[in-house]
Amino acid sequence: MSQPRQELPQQIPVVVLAGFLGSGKTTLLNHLLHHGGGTRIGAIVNDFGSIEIDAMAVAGQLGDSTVSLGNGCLCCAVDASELDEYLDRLTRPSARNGIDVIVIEASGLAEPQELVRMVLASENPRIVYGGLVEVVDAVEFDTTREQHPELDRHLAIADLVVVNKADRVPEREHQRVLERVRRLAGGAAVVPATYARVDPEFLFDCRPTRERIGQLSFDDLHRYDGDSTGGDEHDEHGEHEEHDGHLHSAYDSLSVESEVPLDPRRLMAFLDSRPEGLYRIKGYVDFGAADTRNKYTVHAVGRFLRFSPELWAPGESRLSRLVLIGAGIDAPRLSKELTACAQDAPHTYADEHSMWGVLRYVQEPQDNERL
Ligand SMILES: Nc1nc2c(ncn2[C@@H]2O[C@H](COP(=O)(O)OP(=O)(O)OP(=O)(O)O)[C@@H](O)[C@H]2O)c(=O)[nH]1
Repeated sequence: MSQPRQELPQQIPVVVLAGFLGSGKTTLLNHLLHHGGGTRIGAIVNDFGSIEIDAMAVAGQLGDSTVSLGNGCLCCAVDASELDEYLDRLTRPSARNGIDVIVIEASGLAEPQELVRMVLASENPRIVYGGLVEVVDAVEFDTTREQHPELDRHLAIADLVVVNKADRVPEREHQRVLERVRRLAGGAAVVPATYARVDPEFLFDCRPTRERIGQLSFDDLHRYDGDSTGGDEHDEHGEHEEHDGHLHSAYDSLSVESEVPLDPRRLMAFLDSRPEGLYRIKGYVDFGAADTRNKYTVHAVGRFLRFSPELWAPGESRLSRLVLIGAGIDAPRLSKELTACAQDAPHTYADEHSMWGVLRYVQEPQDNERL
């Protein structure tokens, strides 16, 4: 079945950054600004109170790309019009030339669920919700949970949890907190960090150091993988090192390429059962006869998953290419499982329900009922 879909203009992902007071949200935002390579980040900083300390902390990095909601708690706004106005400002064609991703740093008192709803409810066609990141202070974890039992709920809806301040707790204690957070966060990716130094690629696709035009190419993704040997798949055990603006910790990554279209049902079964340590999946998929017009860009951060269909360019090779990044993952097994998602009879007519599972993760501009 061919799915006639309208091509959406390239949308700017909006990532919501939440976490209780002092957990390290501004530190994370600053880290992203410094280590996102050439990625241009538009920041919406929502500081509770009249002195916009957080806005000052990130000032100078962004020029016109920072807007500050200094007049109260964003989540308490009755409607999303104020947020919409800021999103609009950051995504105007003039500002847009530069901006690849928008990060909303929530006030430490904000309800992340409300912020996510507001982003999803935004009528701005140039943005797309990019996931919820929750920063947790490992030192204050137990105390924060006592004072703010809602932390458990925040963790349950997060896509990526950064367990920060690892340097301030003994290793065993840090492991205990990590375990606890993992249980509370369900399928979310849980990443330990000191001074919020996580790989920005966990949050969004970074612009490579050399300027690129249009979509992030697979070569860009591959370059990030750090392996230039080519081949259909490879494993890499990164060291703690920094180069090309990326922070590499001890993560495993693998990439899989298939010239045979993937079966949508099999791929969804693979994605639905993806292991906890698999933080990130990106790339694009050819579903063959199930949709001959579009390729589907995949963006997954922890449990967050989004497919974006876009028309194949004339003459473009019909391929599927995926990069998976995680810690403690069984890369050869995942690679085998993904390879097994290839269609047995790619040229046969696909049954009309086969794309349903995938289409559930395509965000329509009017889609605001996700939470
Ligand atoms: N030792 C240590 N200090 C950290 C770490 N991460 C952040 N900090 C410090 O913790 C303090 C709070 O960090 P911020 O990034 O301002 O936290 P925030 O979540 O933005 O704070 P609010 O805006 O008040 O909610 C700052 O003094 C940071 O320098 C870390 O991993 N280790």
